[in-house]
Amino acid sequence: MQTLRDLDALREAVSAYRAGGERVALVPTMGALHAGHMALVEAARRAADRVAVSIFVNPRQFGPNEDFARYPRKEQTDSAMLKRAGVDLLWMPPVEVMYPEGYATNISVSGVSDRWDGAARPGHFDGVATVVAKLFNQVRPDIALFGEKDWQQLQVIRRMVTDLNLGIDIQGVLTQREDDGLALSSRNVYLSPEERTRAVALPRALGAAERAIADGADPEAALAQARETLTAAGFEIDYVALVDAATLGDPAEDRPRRLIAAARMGATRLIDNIPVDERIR
Ligand SMILES: Nc1ncnc2c1ncn2[C@@H]1O[C@H](COP(=O)(O)OP(=O)(O)OP(=O)(O)O)[C@@H](O)[C@H]1O
Ligand SMILES: CC(C)(CO)[C@@H](O)C(=O)[O-]
Ligand code: BAL
Repeated sequence: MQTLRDLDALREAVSAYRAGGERVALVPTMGALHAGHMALVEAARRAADRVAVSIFVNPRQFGPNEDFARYPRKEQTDSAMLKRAGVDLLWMPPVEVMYPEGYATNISVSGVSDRWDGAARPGHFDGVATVVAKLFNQVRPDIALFGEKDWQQLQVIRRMVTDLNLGIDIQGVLTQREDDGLALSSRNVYLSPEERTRAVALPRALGAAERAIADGADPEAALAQARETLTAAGFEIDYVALVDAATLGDPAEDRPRRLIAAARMGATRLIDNIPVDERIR
């Protein structure tokens, strides 16, 4: 595995793959890798000849009171995991390569970014869209893979790729979960053992609401029940909502829908989402 921190070296490595007619997949991450990230890497290996993974903790997507400074950084173990998984290239741009002095450009994807995490974390999706556009232009992959765990992020990126004609095939990968259902996340390490036990209420509340809605219950009643369950477990809720799966706007009867939630357990903000079964329609 080549570990690169310099843009010219990256371009040279990717050009060499292309000269051999190979297809390149990119898995963008912020590091502190877990089995969720490794599922993206496995899917990338199946989808392309060469796999590049980026690790960059992007300051532009964190708000002033968020956890940028304490976000887990695990360069050595991340690198060993990726090497074992057969990754070809690890791209770790220093912040001055990503945002050199004088950097002034922002990418903003309106509509799909506006609500939910976009409202709870102002500027977050501009930061994500900007850094992902830059990563795409740096690596120039054929395919890029993102987890469904960050559902709104995946839709923001799809919109950006379509709108800017980037011509990159965006693949979503199913959310990987712990045995009890909690979605894997780098931020789970912030949870105390007691908070970790209570956090299982998040996937359970979503699952129960999904079953109720799919069985014909009033969605508002199902969402209210989910909020009650989460509050009783000690969560402070940012949102629990039934949305249009692609636009993140209001759900429509004839389009795929998604249940999405974000809630704080102590100092840890967790997100999760599931598709709504269409069996009653
Ligand atoms: N449990 C998971 N299942 C599938 N994909 C995941 C999972 N967790 C993260 N990913 C995906 O991995 C990629 C990199 O995510 P990131 O490095 O932010 O990890 P994370 O665990 O989501 O961290 P965070 O705690 O910051 O949300 C994203 O595309 C994200 O959706
Ligand atoms: C896509 C991403 C790597 C951009 O910084 C980040 O938002 C993440 O890890 O999901
Ligand atoms: N997993 C998305 C990155 C973030 O929360 O900032």
